[in-house]
Order: sequence, then C-alpha cells, then structure tokens
Amino acid sequence: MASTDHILVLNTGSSSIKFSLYGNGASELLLKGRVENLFSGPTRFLVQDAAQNNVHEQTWPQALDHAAGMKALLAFLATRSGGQSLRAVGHRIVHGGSLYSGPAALDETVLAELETLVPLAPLHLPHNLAAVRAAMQMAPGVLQVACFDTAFHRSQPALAQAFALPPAITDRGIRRYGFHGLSYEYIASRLPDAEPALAGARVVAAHLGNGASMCAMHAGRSIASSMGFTAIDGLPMGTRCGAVDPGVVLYLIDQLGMDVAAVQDLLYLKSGLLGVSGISADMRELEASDAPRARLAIDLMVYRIGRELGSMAAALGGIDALVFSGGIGENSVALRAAVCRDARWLGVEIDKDANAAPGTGVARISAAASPVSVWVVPANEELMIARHTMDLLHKR
Ligand SMILES: Nc1ncnc2c1ncn2[C@@H]1O[C@H](COP(=O)(O)OP(=O)(O)O)[C@@H](O)[C@H]1O
Ligand SMILES: CC(=O)OP(=O)(O)O
Ligand SMILES: [Mg+2]
Repeated sequence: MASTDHILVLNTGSSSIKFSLYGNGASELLLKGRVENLFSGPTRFLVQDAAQNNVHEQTWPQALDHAAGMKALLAFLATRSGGQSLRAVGHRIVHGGSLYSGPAALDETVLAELETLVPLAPLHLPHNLAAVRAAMQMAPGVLQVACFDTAFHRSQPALAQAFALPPAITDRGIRRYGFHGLSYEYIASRLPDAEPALAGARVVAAHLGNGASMCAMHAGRSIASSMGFTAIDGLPMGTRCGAVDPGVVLYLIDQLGMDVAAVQDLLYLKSGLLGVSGISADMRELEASDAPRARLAIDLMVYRIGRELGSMAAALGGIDALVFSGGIGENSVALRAAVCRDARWLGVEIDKDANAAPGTGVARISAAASPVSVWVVPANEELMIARHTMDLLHKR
C-alpha cells in the first residue's frame, strides 16, 4: 500500500462485523469488508477495494460467532502490509450512557466504565468491547477511539430525553438516549451537499437495517429519536420487538413465569420481523415469500414507521425532508413506496421511477413538486468514525 497514516475502523453490529481501512488520514478508502450472518450462518466474509473489486472472499457452511468472525478479519488484516503505518483504530460503540457525549480514547479505565453499560446494550456492547480488546492486542500502543451511537443525540432537548419517572430513577441514568447516531450524523453531513437548503431544514431520517430507528433532525442536530434507553425501543426490527407496552414485560414475568433471561431473549432475539413472520429476520426473504405472516411482518414494520413519522413530524413542527438509509432503507423499493404512500398526508410524493432505481449515491426519489423531498442516503457509519478518530488523533 502506497498511502500512509492508516486508520482502521471496526463496526461490530448485532449480526455482522464491518471494517474499513482508510489511508492518508480518513481521506482515502483502501478496503472495506464485512463478516455477515454471524449466528444465523452460513457466515460470509467479503473484502472489496475502493473500486469495489473483490479482494478476499471466504464462506463457512456453519454459523460463526463474533469471536471467530473477528479472528478471520484480523487474520486477513495481518496478510496486508502497511500495519506499520496504522495510526489509530476507530470503534463503533453502541452505548456511551450519560458518561460520553463525544469520541473518547480507549484505555482500561474507559473499558471498565463501558462494561457497566453492557445491560443497556446486551446485543452489541459485549461484541463492541471484545473488538476493542482484540484490536488492542493486534496493535499494541496504537490509539483506539470509541465513537458512540448515543453521542449525536445528546443535543436533544431535555424533554425528548426524559421518561415520566421519578428523579430517584432517572438520576440513575434511566432516560432516553437514542442510537444509530453515527449514521444520522453522516446523513446530516451529506444532505446539504445534495440540496443546500436542507442545511437548516427539518429532516426525519430512518435507519432501517438489522436494527432500525428514526431520528428527527433540525439543522443537522438530533431533536428526537425512536430508540430510548436501549436499542429495543421504537420500530420493529429484524429480531427486536420495538416499542411494547411495559405492562407486557410485567405480564410475561408475573403471569407467564418467564425469567429475565427468557424475556431478554424474546424481546431482543425472537421478535420483530423474525417473530411475527416465523420465517426470517431478513427482509429479502420476507419480500420473496408468499406466506401471509411474512406479509404481516412487513405491514407491521411499515405501519410503525408511519406512526413514528407522524410523531417525529410533531416534534419538529413539520417536515421538509424524509431520508431512508440502512440495508432495508437503501434497498427495499417496496418498503419505501409503502411508507411514502402512507405519508402522503404530510406532503410526501414519491417519484416511482426514481424510487425504483435510485442509483448508488445520495439520491432524491421524490416528485419534483413534492412539498417534502425524499432521499436515499447509503449508510456510512465507518466514514464518520474515521473522521472522529482523525480529529482525536490531531488533538493529541
Ligand atoms: N435488496 C434488498 N431488498 C430488501 N431488503 C434488503 C436488501 N438488501 C438488504 N436488505 C435488508 O437489509 C437488512 C440488513 O441491513 P444492514 O444495514 O445491512 O444490517 P446491519 O444493521 O447488520 O448493518 C436485512 O433485513 C436485509 O434483508
Ligand atoms: C443500535 C443498533 O440497533 O445497531 P444495529 O443496527 O447495528 O443492530
Ligand atoms: Mg446497522
């Protein structure tokens, strides 16, 4: 590799590990890779260069866990020269609690603090922290930076972060945080390039991937999020239920005799698209299925997105733009069409052809006369992490 000043970014999600390697600070993408289908299998590891040529491909007939996925990823990175110019590793850390409102250099003290937040993000934080430890071992002495999903939402008004609970409870950090902040921050950074007027606009963005949430942004700052204390709140997701009446949890424990582990397993891993359909957590499989329960799972997701959109518009006092991102938001033509159909009352008018083929970059998919513009913005949490990591590196 000719370039220097490499930054490695690790994005450990609930079912995948993504990485990006940047050269010359964060300005040049060198490699991008993804270990996917962890737990569900068959696990696949694909690495592409900046021109999207496949440079490494590996599949396993079975399902790998995060540790085995990380091992394969590190083994691949070890085969690449340029390790000597690795300046920093940036990590996506899903929860920063009330402790962190911006990127932080990772050390044992910070790791110990983050360990205390594991119950707030049981599907993500253990894997995030394991990735940090693996990277520390791979590159001892290299700066490791935590970039938090929650940080972008700390600008929300106090009311948006509050639960109607007594202070004795809320003082213990039990409040709304919001997630997918790195994705929303990236979206906020891209929209003004596409349409300068959006810099000061009221925007609702939907990050619809395995985890799914929505965010209301005003002038590029988060003012409300569909996710709250944990990443189960809000929309139904691949395997997570989204918002349920808290009375359901009490009933599960008190009347159905479920213990905490069983409730956690149900709400985080056996609900959402998978739970409702009984078929799959994968939107592609549900869209390809004729089963009525597959249809129901998709309809429920679309319905909840519509309800949440109304709530976000209320928080913003109106809406100027709607953005789709994440694996489902970027790729499901049918879901975008259904959400926009239900949002006509807000002034959303989609352009059918543009929606059917938005292309690969930031794309406008609304009709020219639509009062609310609609956009597809491919998610890029990794670039946001690389930028934050470079900033912290320069400050040191
Ligand atoms: N062409 C497609 N059509 C519909 N859904 C898709 C398509 N491609 C990917 N998806 C969906 O995107 C979701 C995964 O989103 P992604 O953002 O990649 O996940 P993660 O949160 O793990 O990063 C899955 O439900 C998958 O089915
Ligand atoms: C916060 C969250 O839900 O993340 P992911 O989409 O990676 O599961
Ligand atoms: Mg995701």
